Amino acid sequence: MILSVKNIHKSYGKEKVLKGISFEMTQPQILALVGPNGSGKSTLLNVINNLLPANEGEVTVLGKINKDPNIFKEISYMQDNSVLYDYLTGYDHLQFIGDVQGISKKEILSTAKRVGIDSYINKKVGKYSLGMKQHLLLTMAILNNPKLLILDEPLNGLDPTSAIKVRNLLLEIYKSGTAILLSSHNLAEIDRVTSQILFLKDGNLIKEDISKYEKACYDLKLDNIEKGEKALKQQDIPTEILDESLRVYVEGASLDKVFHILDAEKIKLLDIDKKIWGSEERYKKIFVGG
Ligand SMILES: Nc1ncnc2c1ncn2[C@@H]1O[C@H](COP(=O)(O)OP(=O)(O)OP(=O)(O)O)[C@@H](O)[C@H]1O
Repeated sequence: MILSVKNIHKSYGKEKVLKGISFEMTQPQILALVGPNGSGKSTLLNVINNLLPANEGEVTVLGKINKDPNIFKEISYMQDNSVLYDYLTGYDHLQFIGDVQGISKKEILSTAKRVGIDSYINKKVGKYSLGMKQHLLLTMAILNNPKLLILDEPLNGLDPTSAIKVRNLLLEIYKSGTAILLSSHNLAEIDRVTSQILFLKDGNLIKEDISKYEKACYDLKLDNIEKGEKALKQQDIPTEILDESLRVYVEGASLDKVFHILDAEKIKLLDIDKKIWGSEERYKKIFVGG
């Protein structure tokens, strides 16, 4: 068992933010924590890392309770960039962790190179862009080669080039055997790294394997939506009536069949839009009710 979170409750004063959160990571995987602003993602990650006390519940990491300082040899937590010091260089930050954890200069430099921050490692952090800070934080987090890497918004503020770099790095870290728990608002990026999602809503978790929704579907604009829906239903093709179109769930190969049915019923196809039913669609269903 890599991570076990059992029945975590956390309140700030009268505000109940987490109302009995439980989940497990039994093997290396990438697990995404998703929820609107203020839903309690950072609170949950802080509780897991023992930076905040829970009111109730228990967290164990690799079989040890999270209050045991030894777990920090095995796990790493990347918080937001408020933990960085403007007047220190990137290398100073890494060296501090290296000194605490017994990591050599050679290892520090090789990790910095792996993340691609080696060219600016000796500049003061006050001169870093947001993307450079995110890369430094990630380097700090993976320095100890953790078995569990926890990341709060690792893709925050990254331009597409940096986001691709960080995404590839996360996939590489995961493939080398590290379990990753990350929070993110960037649903398109999440879809690229995992289908395992924990949606945090009203203090509770909704666990989803969204790969079952990741089928392509098509939104068809028809001159007669109701007639189209009836005709496709009769042929066992799943559909859903939206505001101005008919959503059709088919594998690419059977789209021809849809055209054929519509044609036979003399229903005009005015427009077609391909959709990927991924985490954004699930998010809308769960949080917006759309
Ligand atoms: N130290 C604190 N004292 C009081 N309330 C707090 C504290 N930290 C967070 N909260 C409240 O708890 C709730 C959850 O906050 P949290 O930062 O965990 O959410 P989040 O999902 O990480 O948000 P975001 O996506 O905006 O980062 C919010 O209503 C916030 O105002």
